[in-house]
Amino acid sequence: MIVHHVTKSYGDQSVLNQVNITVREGEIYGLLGPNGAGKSTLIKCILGMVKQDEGEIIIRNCKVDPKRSNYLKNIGYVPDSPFLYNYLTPREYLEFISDLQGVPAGQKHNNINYLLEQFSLLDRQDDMISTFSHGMRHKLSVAGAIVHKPHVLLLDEPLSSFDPPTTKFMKSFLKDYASKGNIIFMSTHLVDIAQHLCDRVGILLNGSILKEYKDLEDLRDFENLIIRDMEATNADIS
Ligand SMILES: Nc1ncnc2c1ncn2[C@@H]1O[C@H](COP(=O)(O)OP(=O)(O)OP(=O)(O)O)[C@@H](O)[C@H]1O
Repeated sequence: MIVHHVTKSYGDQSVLNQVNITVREGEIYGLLGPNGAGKSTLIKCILGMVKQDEGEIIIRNCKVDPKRSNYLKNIGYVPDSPFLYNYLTPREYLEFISDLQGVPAGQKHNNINYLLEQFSLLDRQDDMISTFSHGMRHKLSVAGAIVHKPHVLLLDEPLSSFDPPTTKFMKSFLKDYASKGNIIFMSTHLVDIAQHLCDRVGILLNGSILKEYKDLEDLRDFENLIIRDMEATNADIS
């Protein structure tokens, strides 16, 4: 996946400024930045939900325009606040999403059983989603994002609502998903999550990738970078 010179402003507020990122197959890339850095905006640009002002995004030789439906087949997306249909059961929800994504009928049943089992939702398969906890809803949202086995999985602030055993499971599930040649691109503001899940981390600050880390031990620098940046910004204002 290539993010090339992506620039985005909302009105006169510049949010992304010439962002360049290349993520290889099999890689988990973390976008680490403080609140308001533009992480969700970049994910929405990759998804085509937000149109960048400049630059391009390419997944498997496909640009977000003009064939968005072809492009979207390659992508799964988990927003920070999952959108689910409360009046469906998790099985009905996954069936609905599978149909939307064009999963072949012959694969649908086994695929959904596998996901419900993997995500420990089999015993709740007949309950309404409205009765689910926040963490269970988030898990179902991840399952829904991968029913069509997308090449790129976009996760906006994953793991934030999971308890320790679910976090452990989810990390191992995502690592395994990437190891099959898929790309995982995730945003977080938590150094710990970035350190334990990602192969590479880019620091998004003031609209640009300030630094990329492969040796994730060095991520301890991140908090100092942010604090120095905020102090410099405050000094400029005063
Ligand atoms: N639709 C929009 N219209 C106007 N401004 C927006 C819109 N979406 C985001 N912004 C602004 O763009 C900036 C970046 O927001 P964004 O949600 O991308 O940041 P983020 O890094 O994901 O933040 P957080 O970690 O708090 O979720 C913020 O100042 C936000 O208010």
